Amino acid sequence: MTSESALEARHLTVRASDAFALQDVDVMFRRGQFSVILGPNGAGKSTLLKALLGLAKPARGEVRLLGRRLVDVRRQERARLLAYLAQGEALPEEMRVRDLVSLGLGAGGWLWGLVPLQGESTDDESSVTRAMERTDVLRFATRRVSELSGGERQRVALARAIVAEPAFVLLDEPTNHLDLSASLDLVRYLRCEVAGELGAVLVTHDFSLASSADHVVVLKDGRVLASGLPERVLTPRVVKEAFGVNVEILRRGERLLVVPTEA
Ligand SMILES: Nc1ncnc2c1ncn2[C@@H]1O[C@H](COP(=O)(O)OP(=O)(O)OP(=O)(O)O)[C@@H](O)[C@H]1O
Repeated sequence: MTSESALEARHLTVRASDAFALQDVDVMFRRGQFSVILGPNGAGKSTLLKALLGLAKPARGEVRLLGRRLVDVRRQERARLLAYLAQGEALPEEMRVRDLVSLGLGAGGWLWGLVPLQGESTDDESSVTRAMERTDVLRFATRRVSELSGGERQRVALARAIVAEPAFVLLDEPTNHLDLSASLDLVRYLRCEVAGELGAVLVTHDFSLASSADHVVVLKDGRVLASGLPERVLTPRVVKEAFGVNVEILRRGERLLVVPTEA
């Protein structure tokens, strides 16, 4: 697969006040893959997502989207191609689920919520219904956001993110505050989307989630410490270097379990 179907950072350096949040980062995320970014607090994970969206300006290097320089992709097109679920994003409590999902068809991405649709076309209506079916929130269509559980809210946020069929969806710790079952549900729906053309890039602290990914990137102090298949990246050496913790890696079928060997 070439960079024509990828979202990539090349020699990306981003400043955060007087220090560097990212330094010389080279990563490539592909469509049809479930990618995970891991790393300790302050490693630069959220900054990398923001830079990939064009929300954090590079001091050096560049971001490329589907083979083009991100700076050459117009804002409206960027918003259509890249969807974003920000960390701890508040959803409008009084809005009904169907209306909220429809907003994803508007300006998209970071313009979400600002531009409600002026009357939906039949195509739009069926896209909204399809996105709600795919994330299993259709039965909540007429409920208000305030009447949903945390897991249901995240699935509604995912429906809004995928409704316009973006090339990539970038999610910043989407399973935070979700119980095990809700978290597995969210990942399951995301995986179904990835089986199509979507590329998912997810920031997480969850090793179990990382072990099920197609591609893992570990950041430390704003740099890429390791990148590749989970079995190559999730090693005692990398985990020790990134998190300063001694671990054992156990294999259970397809999955890797990262178990600390110290109290
Ligand atoms: N707006 C900002 N102004 C100054 N420094 C910032 C800003 N945003 C991020 N930083 C710094 O950049 C570094 C990377 O932050 P970032 O939020 O990307 O880390 P992270 O890996 O997502 O962390 P966490 O796991 O804690 O969410 C940190 O040292 C942080 O303090």
